[in-house]
Amino acid sequence: MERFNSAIILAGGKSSRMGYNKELIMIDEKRIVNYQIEALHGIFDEIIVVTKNREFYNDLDCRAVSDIIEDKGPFGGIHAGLVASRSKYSYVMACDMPVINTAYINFMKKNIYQKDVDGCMTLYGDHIEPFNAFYSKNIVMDIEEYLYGGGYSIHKLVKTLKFIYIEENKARRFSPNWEMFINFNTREDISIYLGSGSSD
Ligand SMILES: Nc1nc2c(ncn2[C@@H]2O[C@H](COP(=O)(O)OP(=O)(O)OP(=O)(O)O)[C@@H](O)[C@H]2O)c(=O)[nH]1
Repeated sequence: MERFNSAIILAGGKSSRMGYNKELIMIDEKRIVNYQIEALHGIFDEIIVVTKNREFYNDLDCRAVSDIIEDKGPFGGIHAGLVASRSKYSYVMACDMPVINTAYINFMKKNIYQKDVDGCMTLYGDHIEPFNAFYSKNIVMDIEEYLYGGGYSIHKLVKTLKFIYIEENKARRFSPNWEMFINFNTREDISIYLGSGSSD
């Protein structure tokens, strides 16, 4: 049976290390977030952007929403995105990630629907990759309790839930250079990426 599938783009951060709003980062004369919305439409039915600047998205094929619980970092954005989502599972990425690997996204999607879990993430050594990951709408209340209780770390809450973890070596088959997890925190990160010429 065909399922309705949603993707969430987190775009409501402070961008303090970048020094300007990351929603405005351009690659090849195009805003990354615009590219993400277009690319994700190939595999998702709705795209939700969680932002402080909803007006940026008026002319784009997406729904823009704002944080419900503010100043809680990315988990606050994930929470608002899951509340807005019309799907059981939502794909989550950050607006500062320039690479979308649709084969890997489809691989994760297939995994979660087979196992009925709280989400799916990739391991990088012992660490988890919280973006380019799936989260279940079922965990909205868990996130709320956690954030209102003073929690902040995605890693800490997820450890207590039922997530599937994909081993690094398996993920590298899709993205040998780990480009599907690249994110830009500083202007230097962007220069390094543009200068590297590497691709998966
Ligand atoms: N909606 C929402 N998104 C957030 C929030 N904080 C961070 N994000 C997003 O989450 C992703 C990862 O953010 P970080 O790099 O950890 O933080 P940042 O605020 O973008 O940047 P710094 O201020 O330099 O830490 C980015 O896409 C941010 O836009 C938030 O409070 N709400």
